[in-house]
Parts: sequence; structure tokens; C-alpha cells
Amino acid sequence: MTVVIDGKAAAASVIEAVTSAATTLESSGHRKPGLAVVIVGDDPASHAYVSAKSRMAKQCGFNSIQHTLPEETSQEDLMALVAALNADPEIDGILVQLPLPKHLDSEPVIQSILPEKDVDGLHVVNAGKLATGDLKTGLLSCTPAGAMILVRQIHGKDLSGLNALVIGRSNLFGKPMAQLLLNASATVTIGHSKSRDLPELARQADILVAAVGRAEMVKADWLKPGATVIDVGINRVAAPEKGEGKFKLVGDVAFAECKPIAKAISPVPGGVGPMTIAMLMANTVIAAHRRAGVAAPSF
Ligand SMILES: Nc1nc(=O)c2c([nH]1)NC[C@@H]1CN(c3ccc(C(=O)N[C@@H](CCC(=O)O)C(=O)O)cc3)C=[N+]21
Repeated sequence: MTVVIDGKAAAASVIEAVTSAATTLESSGHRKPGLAVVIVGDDPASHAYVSAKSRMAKQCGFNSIQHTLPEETSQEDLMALVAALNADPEIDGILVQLPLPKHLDSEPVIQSILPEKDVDGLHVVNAGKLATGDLKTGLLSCTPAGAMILVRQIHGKDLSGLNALVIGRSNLFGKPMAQLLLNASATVTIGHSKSRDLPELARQADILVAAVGRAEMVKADWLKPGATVIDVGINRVAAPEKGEGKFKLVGDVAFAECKPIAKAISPVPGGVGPMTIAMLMANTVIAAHRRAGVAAPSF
């Protein structure tokens, strides 16, 4: 029987560990971990994600602060807010929700966050530490770190001898995911839109990670029988069966047809998504421990 990987349950156990670490830190005389989430503009999907993050931060016992800036915010004003949060001794973690409105350039904003407060793990210092195999002193990008916990549930920590294919090459996900898999000794391939034959690459993968942003692109005949499939895609598609004008979330993997071929498969929703938020909380509690000069937990 195929294992359907339960991202909600895995996320709940990370959250439990984060909450207990936060409680221990506070009861040893330190302040609560502080997370600042910055959102610019009024994209409804972004607001939904940010509320979920703020809610979870409170549940973990953090001091959670949300900064909502108007759509027409200037680059200068956004950078000034980040500078203020960098200097704020109560703040351990800063997250600037992406994407930003089109007139803003996200890269200088992300790179202006202090690396030790970069709970998204997107600063070049954190990306560089991961790329050089230092997984201990930086902060890991949340979605890859969460996806890796799901991979570990199936295969353990050592992926020696296993072929892994990551489809997608973004700095946000594909590249850091490939680094984590490589660090666990998998043989890693990164496929993308310019790859010659993705289905053929996929058929060699013991671990297939899809992050392309194309609804149900990975089909059953792409899979090596017994592969582990991690679906990172979140696509909103029309769902006429739910009623006129309704939508549903689907991944980058055609779940129903792939499930019988796979050894294990993560669903959408309920797979990697909940892990992303859990790892954001994990990074925040890690950053708070380091700031307090106390040994940080690992996840
Ligand atoms: N600076 C920044 N950091 C991010 O980590 C970041 C971001 N910007 N911008 C947007 C993306 C997307 N993202 C998700 C988080 C949780 C779910 C999640 O929990 N999804 C649920 C379903 C939620 C629903 O029903 O809409 C699930 O897959 O089960 C999904 C996507 C974080 N992102």
C-alpha cells in the first residue's frame, strides 16, 4: 500500500517541539521569541498565508507582530522598515511576504535583512552556508527544510545510493532542496523547463520532488515504480464539481494516477504546505535561542 505522507501531522509534531522549546526558553528568564511578518499590498492569497503564519506564531507562544503596508509603498520605506526591525532587540525573525507588488524589487529587501533574523533562509549568507554544507549555523529555507523532513520519514537521514530529481531551479525552492538532498548523500539532478526529457529523468528518480507551478504536470508514466514523490506545487484550478465558479488546490503531480505507482506520495493540500509554516516557526525559535546565547534545538 502506498503511503500518503501526512504533512499536517508532521507539521503538528514540529509545532509541538517548537512550542516546548519556546516555553523552556521563556521559563529560563528570556523573552518570548519575536517574529515580524511584513506584507505589502492587498493580494488576498498573501493575506491568507500571512494570517496563517501569525496565528501559528501565537500558538507557539511567540510575540507575533504584523506590519501591513499599502500597495503603493516605496522601496525606500520598505527598506526603512526592515532596517528598524533589524535594530529591534525584541525581534528574532523577519519575514517579508513574497511576491511583492511589481514596482518593488524583492532582492535588495531580502539581502538587507540581517542573516541571523532571516527566518525565510533566503539571504545569501544562509544560502551560502547551505551550499557549503554548513547546516548548523545558518537558517534553512522553510519549504525545502519541510520537504526534507517528509523525505526523512520515508528514507531516514542517509540517502546514499538513491537518485533524486528536483524539478524546478528557483532560489526559493529548487536550488536549496537540491543542496539538502545532496547533503544527505543522494545523487541529485535538477530538471527544469529547458531540460530535454523530463519524463525520462523522472523515471530514474527514487525520490522525485516537483516544484514547477504547473497543475498536475507529473503523470503516472513519469514515475519509477516505488518512487517517493514530494509535491511542492500549489495551483488553484477551477472545480466545477464543487459548484459554479469554485476552485480547488492541486499540486504539480497528478495525484490519483501517480499514487498507485509510488511507494510514498505527499498530497496537496496537506503535504508540504503545512510544513513550510512549521519550519518558519522552527527557524524563529532557533534564531531566538541563538540571540539569547542558549543552545538551539534542531528539527
Ligand atoms: N517570504 C515568503 N515566505 C514564504 O514561505 C512564502 C511566501 N513568502 N509567499 C508565498 C509562499 C507560499 N507559502 C505557503 C505556506 C503555507 C501553505 C499551506 O499551508 N498550504 C496548505 C493549504 C492552504 C490553503 O488551503 O490555501 C496545504 O498545502 O495544505 C502554502 C504555501 C509560503 N510562502
